[in-house]
Amino acid sequence: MSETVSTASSPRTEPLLELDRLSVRFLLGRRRGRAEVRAVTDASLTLRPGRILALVGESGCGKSVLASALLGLLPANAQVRGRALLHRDRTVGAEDSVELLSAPESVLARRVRGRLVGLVPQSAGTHMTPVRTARAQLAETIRALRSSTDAGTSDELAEWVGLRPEQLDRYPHELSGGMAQRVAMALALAGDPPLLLADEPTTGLDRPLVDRTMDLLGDAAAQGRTVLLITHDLAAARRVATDVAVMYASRIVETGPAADIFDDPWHPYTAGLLKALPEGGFEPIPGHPPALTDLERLERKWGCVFCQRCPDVPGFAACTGDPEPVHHGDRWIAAHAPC
Ligand SMILES: Nc1ncnc2c1ncn2[C@@H]1O[C@H](COP(=O)(O)OP(=O)(O)OP(=O)(O)O)[C@@H](O)[C@H]1O
Ligand code: NI
Repeated sequence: MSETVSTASSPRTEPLLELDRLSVRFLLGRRRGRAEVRAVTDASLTLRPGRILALVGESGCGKSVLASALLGLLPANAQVRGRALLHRDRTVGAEDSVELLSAPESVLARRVRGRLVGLVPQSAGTHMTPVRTARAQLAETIRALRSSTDAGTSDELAEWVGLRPEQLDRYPHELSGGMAQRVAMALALAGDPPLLLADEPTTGLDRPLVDRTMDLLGDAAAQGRTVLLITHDLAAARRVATDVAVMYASRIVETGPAADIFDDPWHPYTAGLLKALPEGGFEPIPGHPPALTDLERLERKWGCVFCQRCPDVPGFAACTGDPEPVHHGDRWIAAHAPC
């Protein structure tokens, strides 16, 4: 193994992306006193080259909104706070960083999207123009991004993602789900970005294709890229993630090295998610997450808003909770009052 690869996968490599208390609210309606959706609350995360951070949590907890915030793709009714510092190239110096949340659209469009951050979307096929072949779309993307990249030609990228060159000559409707996913990966890599955001990249794929997509993300990380993998498929995350962040009702409740979190979850919500897996006994967490419009009131009332579901997690010892966040080595767990 080369020096570069072993350094790249070390947990101590300099961060590529640092999120500091990223919050997103959506304002509903026009009048004063209007309701707010708290979609992301105080999310702090560190992502490092060569590593894959899986952001996991139930549907609607705020994962995609967090990713959209990083790309400046939130709708007009969104209010964003916090910082998301992307260090483009540590060798150039600290000033060569972009604060993604305050960057103007011109910077996001010209320098960030595609060039610094590649997006692997949820439904690969629907992100392509139906009337042009995959090759035409890939070639166009490479042309648009090339001035600042050494990314390979369409054929080289196709080969890297495991497509035969002739498969690139198909129209999107002629691609299977797995092939479309590979084209999407090639498109995301066309600008040779150091950071890949993959938002539910395996939706609709069967397990072997899920595994292959995960392995591609693993290969991208082995090349030194940083990957943020958004998924509610914990089995997929387990396959490749080096780090995990667990999100519940807009907040990150636990982060740490993947092996530690899967072996010994600290937050009762993480434990509940693992119990819902086949190997955990297929016991879903009872109840539903709270409405995101009601979080402020519930947090005042309960402290940790998972509290209402917590004692019911079958087979899970009663939550001993810690009213303060706990930081231990690379692991972190949010405060959650005993319940
Ligand atoms: N423009 C908007 N206005 C109001 N609420 C919104 C808006 N966009 C998203 N939301 C809400 O933000 C919350 C978080 O949504 P998000 O798409 O991030 O969830 P998710 O964790 O990615 O779920 P899934 O796993 O289903 O993709 C949801 O409750 C959603 O309804
Ligand atoms: Ni989502």
